[in-house]
Amino acid sequence: MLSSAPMAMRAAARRAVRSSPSITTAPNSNRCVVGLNYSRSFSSARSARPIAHRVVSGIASQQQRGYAATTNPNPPLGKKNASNDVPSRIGLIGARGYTGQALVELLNNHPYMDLRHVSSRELAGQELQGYSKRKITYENLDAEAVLQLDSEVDCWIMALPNGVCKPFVDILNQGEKKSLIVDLSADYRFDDSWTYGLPELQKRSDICQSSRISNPGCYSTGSQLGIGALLDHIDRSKTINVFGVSGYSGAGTKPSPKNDVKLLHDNLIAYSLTGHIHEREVAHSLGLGQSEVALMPHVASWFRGIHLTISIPLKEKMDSRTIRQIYQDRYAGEKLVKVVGEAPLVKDIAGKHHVEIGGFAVDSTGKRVVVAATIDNLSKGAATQCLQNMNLALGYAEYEGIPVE
Ligand SMILES: NC(=O)C1=CN([C@@H]2O[C@H](COP(=O)(O)OP(=O)(O)OC[C@H]3O[C@@H](n4cnc5c(N)ncnc54)[C@H](OP(=O)(O)O)[C@@H]3O)[C@@H](O)[C@H]2O)C=CC1
Ligand SMILES: CC(=O)N[C@@H](CCC(=O)OP(=O)(O)O)C(=O)O
Repeated sequence: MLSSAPMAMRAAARRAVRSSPSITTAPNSNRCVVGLNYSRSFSSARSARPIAHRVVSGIASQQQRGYAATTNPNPPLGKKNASNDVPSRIGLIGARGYTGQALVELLNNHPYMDLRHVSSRELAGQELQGYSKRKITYENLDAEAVLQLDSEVDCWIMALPNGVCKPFVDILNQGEKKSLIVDLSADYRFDDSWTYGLPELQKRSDICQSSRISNPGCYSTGSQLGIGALLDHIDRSKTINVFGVSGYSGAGTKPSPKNDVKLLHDNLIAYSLTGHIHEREVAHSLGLGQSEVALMPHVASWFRGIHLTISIPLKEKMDSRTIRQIYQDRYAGEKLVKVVGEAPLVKDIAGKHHVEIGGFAVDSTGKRVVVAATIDNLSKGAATQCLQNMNLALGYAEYEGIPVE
């Protein structure tokens, strides 16, 4: 059983970390230590800044240094930045689904996450399996019920299909309390009053100070990490092509052709070949124009893991070695991004928590590079990234509870 902190201590800790009354006025609180000082500023301008601007500014210093960047401009926040040692009470809405299940497993192994409520309409009344810290029974929680429970919860995770969580968010926004919300769906990824939680490419201090975090999509996380390191070298007049193949857990538990195991046997299904939401998300979040990124998604017969083959046009001639070095420098110290030589294999990434990037094949003109990236859609593509964001926003060490290799 998870031993919770005494009530008075818990209340004091929460008073110290939650201060802002309304989401519209920028949800900054003092949950994590940024740099050497506790971040106590309340800056609506910072979290209202467009996502694209934040990404570009995070990478700009690399351009000033040219190819030979030696440090990551946006390094991870180490253990010394952790400011909270009080357990946080978690509510998980959409707990029956694939990402919900992946989160239960991670929360079970986290020293400070104290899962209190799990919601599923289908499993209501049944006991949650795979969580050993306390006995929890699935509940069917609607938005009203979530508001009633809000005083007992520090962080709500929304693991619901796209278009479903608005009533939950709206009602929590009306409440007095400012619990953290992390949403795994695509619903708030283009909303500038939310913080887009891709820690390796966004300002980590923004995530630390936010109480509304939209968790990036799976293809989108892999693609952005696969492209983001080269942003200064891209020929912006041409298109970046991303060929992606996902395991069928990416399509969720609701039966569809994309998770029909029979149909997928010895098969590959192309879908949303233009205009997938992650195509827009990658372009928007990297500060690129809509026509600069083309994502071609497919689904295959394996369960978890995505392979991405990314063709990037270059504005100057470059060689493979230099490009690989740029990736290594950009992601130096990142425990959830591994830069390798060969194109990584999707079968090696299933169940892992990082993204792997390799290949770096340059064509005969020297002005096009093909990069391959793999990501577990349920881990760094969803649940692991959610936990990474929760750690930052709740004041724990960024990788706490994440099995890093
Ligand atoms: N699967 C993946 O690889 C990834 C998914 N995501 C995103 O994460 C979110 C969850 O995905 P995933 O876990 O795969 O989805 P699933 O289909 O596996 O699970 C959806 C969950 O939401 C609940 N649910 C479904 N409809 C409703 C509704 N109308 N009202 C309340 N609860 C509902 C379901 O439980 P019940 O029906 O019992 O209530 C279930 O727990 C989605 O937005 C998805 O786009 C993001 C990255 C990767
Ligand atoms: C195989 C498959 O269907 N994959 C999903 C990706 C899931 C995801 O991350 O989508 P969100 O942006 O909605 O979170 C899809 O292409 O929609």
